[in-house]
Amino acid sequence: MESDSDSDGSHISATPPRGDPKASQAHHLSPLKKSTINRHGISSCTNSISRQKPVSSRQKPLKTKAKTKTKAETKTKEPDDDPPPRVFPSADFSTLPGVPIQIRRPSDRDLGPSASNSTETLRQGHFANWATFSFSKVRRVNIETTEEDEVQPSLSISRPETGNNGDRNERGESSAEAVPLDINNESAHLSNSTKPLRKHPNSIGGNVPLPLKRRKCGGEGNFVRLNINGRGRKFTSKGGKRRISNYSTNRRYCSRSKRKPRKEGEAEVDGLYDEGGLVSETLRQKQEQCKHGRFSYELIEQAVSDARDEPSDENLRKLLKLTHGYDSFREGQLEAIKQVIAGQSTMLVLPTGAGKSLCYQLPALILPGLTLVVSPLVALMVDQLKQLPSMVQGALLCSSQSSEVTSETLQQLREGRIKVLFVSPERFLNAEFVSIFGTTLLVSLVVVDEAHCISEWSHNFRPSYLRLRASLLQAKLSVKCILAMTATATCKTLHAVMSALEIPPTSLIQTSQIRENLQLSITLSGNRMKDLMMLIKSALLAEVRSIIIYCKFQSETDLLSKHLCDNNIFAKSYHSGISAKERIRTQEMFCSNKIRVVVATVAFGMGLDKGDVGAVIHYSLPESVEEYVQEIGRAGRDGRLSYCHLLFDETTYFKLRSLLYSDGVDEYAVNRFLSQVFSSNMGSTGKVCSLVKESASRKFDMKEEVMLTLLTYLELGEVQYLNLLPQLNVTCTLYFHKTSPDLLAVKDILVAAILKKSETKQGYYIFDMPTVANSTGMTIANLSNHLQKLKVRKLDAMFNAATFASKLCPKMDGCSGSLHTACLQRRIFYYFSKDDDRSSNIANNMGHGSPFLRADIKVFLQSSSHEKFTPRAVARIMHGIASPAYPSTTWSRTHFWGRYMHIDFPAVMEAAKMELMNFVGKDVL
Ligand SMILES: Nc1ncnc2c1ncn2[C@@H]1O[C@H](COP(=O)(O)OP(=O)(O)OP(=O)(O)O)[C@@H](O)[C@H]1O
Repeated sequence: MESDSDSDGSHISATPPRGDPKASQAHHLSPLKKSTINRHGISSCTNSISRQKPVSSRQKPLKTKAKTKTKAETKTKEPDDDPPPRVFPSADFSTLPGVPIQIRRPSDRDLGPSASNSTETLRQGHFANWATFSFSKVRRVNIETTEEDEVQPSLSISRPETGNNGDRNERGESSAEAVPLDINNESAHLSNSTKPLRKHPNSIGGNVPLPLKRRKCGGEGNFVRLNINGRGRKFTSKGGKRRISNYSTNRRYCSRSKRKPRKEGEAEVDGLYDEGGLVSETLRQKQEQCKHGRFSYELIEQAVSDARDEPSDENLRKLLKLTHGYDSFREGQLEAIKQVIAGQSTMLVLPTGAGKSLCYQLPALILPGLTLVVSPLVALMVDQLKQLPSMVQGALLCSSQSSEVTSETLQQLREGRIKVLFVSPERFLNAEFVSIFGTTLLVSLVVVDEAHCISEWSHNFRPSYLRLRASLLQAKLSVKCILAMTATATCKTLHAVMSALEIPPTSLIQTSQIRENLQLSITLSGNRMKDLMMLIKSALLAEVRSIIIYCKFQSETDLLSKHLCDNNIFAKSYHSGISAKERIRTQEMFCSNKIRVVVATVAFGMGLDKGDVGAVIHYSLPESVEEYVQEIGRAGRDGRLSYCHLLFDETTYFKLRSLLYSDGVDEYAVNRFLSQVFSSNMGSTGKVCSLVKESASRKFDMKEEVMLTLLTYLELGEVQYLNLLPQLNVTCTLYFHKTSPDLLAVKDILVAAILKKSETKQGYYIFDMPTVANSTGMTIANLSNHLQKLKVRKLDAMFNAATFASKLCPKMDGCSGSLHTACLQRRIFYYFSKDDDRSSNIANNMGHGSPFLRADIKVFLQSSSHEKFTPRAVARIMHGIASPAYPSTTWSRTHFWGRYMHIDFPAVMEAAKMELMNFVGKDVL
């Protein structure tokens, strides 16, 4: 999704105008509520399911109309082998559902630790990077369905927190840049096949058969290959996802902090953004500032203490000068800061670039506890993190971080070493995260950035923002003070936000939406291309060095930029169809004035802090006034006179209207979706269930965001019907070598359950993780761990037996010296009588990490940049193991060959994966 605010602080400007100064003119909707239409997720929900009580079988079906703007993105991830299973990334999954949403029916209403932990652990573990939503049913609902309301029991929704930018491709689909959905085609097919609604009394309960066929297949073996979610096996950063590992700003009060040796995760940070250079450079500059003592920490500490004791204008101004170097506050800032320090929840509406961040940065220094900033996009978090003053220790948590980095950040958090933490709203689904606050950690302030996302009436509604209600925040974080910030909000939106966050009307601070240094002009154009060229070549813009041209369609941006280049105006296009690497490059070139014009869709501009953009030209009508205000706000952030010209024509207007109308969801589709969610096949209360997003999206002809919105309402409405769980990918494939699976099943209850619950296809066993977890009573995390362990269990058993004999044997029953007949016989007996677990706890000496591993892998990848690697291929080379594509004759020549044999193979794979992800845009298999 796009960011929405990026206007500016008109009010400042000691700088002379670029042109002639004279020229300067400058409710919470329950899932089942009565109807009203907005343009996002759910427009109206007229239906008959009571919010107060579960609906009885006699009640009418759900009726819901919905519209949406999808901002979705999927993540893919390669999995991993037993007697053992091995990751098998190349099965044919064409007929399988892809990434799932999970559903769980818990017995309690809260996020069950097991549920959340399980999914979180999985995400951070071997199968990291898979994205799913999960939820659990709390109560039963009866709604109507049709007989064809059957889908695979898994569906997943992309993570909205990363880079989906909301622009439109040639078909007019709003972004969903990384989601390989062909909704148009599929929906056409589906709508043809839909039958008239047939009423079933109590149909939720049992009309939806599982379509999974169980075919038995003779296993071949003693070796099992395992693949989780085969569809996503391609390990790539294509599609514009930015993967963030971790970075935190400098230690608080750097002069005092010891420079800790960089850990792997920290190295990753720089690596990641070094490609774009957007963040690391800033962080480095801050480190330099600290090193050279530009800040006087004693003075700052004194000023902080003074402001804490007496938050007067003077004390706050003094602190501002010391921490930020500014002489005065901008309009609205001081008032907002004072309110927040006083513990008063505040709604702050300032234009883009007006300095909203300062309104939590200063309080963060003064307030005793943590300042938690909730932000809709990772890219925004990155931007805000880099803007934190050096003396404020900040960090971010996002799902694309490795488990190592996440754990480290959580640890720092527990220890109170982080002052400002940036998270996505989805983070509140994570029980481990939430549990930190229940105990010792004090949260002084929650900042809801881009707060308009809470409202269905805003231009950027985000379902996960519904989680940000005062009551929930208070219950989970015990926080008293909330600061909601936005640049663009209508009255209706403001009302919705303030009531959700329980901010009293008296605590609204709002300034004008448009800065005075922006000169606005409009042309109704019969030939936009011609008019645009005239405008750019006009005297008015001749001197303007940096120009942004906004288009509605990706193809337009490519066409225009080419045309401009043909006319000797150096321009580049920017939209979500372009690789992330290329987009970062374009932004960099623009910021360093190497290109004059960026021709972009709405995807461009979020977090752009280029002060001297002299003109913003709209080549098409923006989809809302909010969008217009936000986009023109990217001009003249330096306070100088800047030009904003809108070219519009009726044809585009009509086309956009059609697209927006077509971007809705029918009540019938919502009804079918809910029927599926509440079908008995989705498991009973307390069980995790899953829905595969791609197939459900096609089946219900519904965009992922709409499905997520519905699920969120079902959780957060007045009646809680389910618990959403963190995202998880659940489809898993096993292949058995040598030993018959049935024989293995006798030894292992998990294998037995898998055989029962799998669909077999050409010898592969394909199953849904939650289904197997539910049937065995395991958590998904345990299931995942168990599957991984199966891979090396036999080897480990042999190692354990040998280690026990050589090191631990009490030398009884004839064992002495190196003679261990008796103890080995006993071990072998236990092993074959299935009780081999007793020796499984013997620690081996495999290392799990090395400070140089990531750096070496990085160097290796750079030195072999012409090759395509998988994490496993890199790990093999690091372990000195040849494979058909990487024979030892060639690859043993690299000095990295076998260098990390002592480090556990999965740990090397994980490190390789992280480094490969840094090759954004590179096609990594
Ligand atoms: N009092 C001030 N005096 C001078 N500059 C300031 C002041 N407050 C903030 N700024 C600067 O203004 C710029 C914009 O600030 P900031 O990014 O916080 O704006 P914002 O309102 O959050 O914008 P956006 O909506 O784009 O996120 C930053 O470079 C910041 O350092």
